[in-house]
Amino acid sequence: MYDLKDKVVVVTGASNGIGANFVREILEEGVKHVRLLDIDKKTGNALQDELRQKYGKNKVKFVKCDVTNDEQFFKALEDAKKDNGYLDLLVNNAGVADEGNLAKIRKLIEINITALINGTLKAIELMRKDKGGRGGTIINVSSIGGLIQVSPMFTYSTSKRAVLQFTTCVGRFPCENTDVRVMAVCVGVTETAILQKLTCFTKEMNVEAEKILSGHPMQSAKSVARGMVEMYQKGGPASIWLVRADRPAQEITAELNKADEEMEAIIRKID
Ligand SMILES: NC(=O)c1ccc[n+]([C@@H]2O[C@H](COP(=O)([O-])OP(=O)(O)OC[C@H]3O[C@@H](n4cnc5c(N)ncnc54)[C@H](O)[C@@H]3O)[C@@H](O)[C@H]2O)c1
Ligand SMILES: CCCCC/C=C\C=C\[C@H](O)C/C=C\C/C=C\CCCC(=O)O
Repeated sequence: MYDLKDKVVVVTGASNGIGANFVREILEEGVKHVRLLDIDKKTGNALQDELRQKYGKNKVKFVKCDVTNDEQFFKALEDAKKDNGYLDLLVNNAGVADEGNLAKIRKLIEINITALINGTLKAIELMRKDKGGRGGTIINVSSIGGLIQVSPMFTYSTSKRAVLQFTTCVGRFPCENTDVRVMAVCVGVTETAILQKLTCFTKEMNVEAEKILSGHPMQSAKSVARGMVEMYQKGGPASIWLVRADRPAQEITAELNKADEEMEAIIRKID
């Protein structure tokens, strides 16, 4: 069982929604320091000030950081380690669901996939035991939309499937020397601003997306944050977790591995 007490944590997309709720949960768990990265400076600073009142000045720091800017993102990770001696946990949570035109699709891919991969690789470098770190954990935020095919949100769904594939592949790579766990969480529909901001590629797709969404249970961001604490405590390398409908986190690694084996069997059969 892993313990969050005295850990140094970086959370991306921490100003709002699931990220902000996760920050609140882990402060209650006794982390040493949490660094909030986001492009939303106003809300991030307000959250920092509120949390400093409650937990003390050194516990929380907001840094304006666009995760698609490698220079900014890597510096923020390096600074978190430099200022606190080590880095224990990175949560790649920043994400968007806005795919209304080609430029937005490109941006979505940069935020949801490229930055998440780059951040993971940089954090492994800073955490790895065989290079002066003390091991650590990376939690990548995926979605139920990465498990199922959400046609009207084809880029979002693709991006969240990519998060799962990347996490499984990189997380399975032997980590004896690094002592870094990489895991992912598939989040069900959750009441946050992303739902208001989402746009699909066509109006028809928007209508279809609304229909799909309205037929599914909506959970609170606090439930997701709680579930992410549970997966931090219990998860193994490359483990995949599901948090939906306000239920406790449920590990689904075995089910996904079984689906993978079935896919391999199909390929062998065709050979
Ligand atoms: N809300 C849901 O239904 C739901 C379901 C499944 C997965 N998710 C995932 O959860 C994560 C958090 O989303 P949320 O629901 O809390 O939405 P949100 O919009 O409330 O929060 C997302 C945060 O990411 C930040 N962000 C966006 N682009 C950024 C960038 N380039 N650099 C740094 N920060 C950036 C935003 O400013 C915002 O604070 C996302 O990855 C999302 O895909 C959400
Ligand atoms: C179909 C449109 C979904 C729009 C969602 C917008 C933002 C983020 C959403 C989440 O990541 C969820 C993504 C897809 C939801 C699709 C099906 C919901 C199934 C939910 C459930 O069974 O719990």
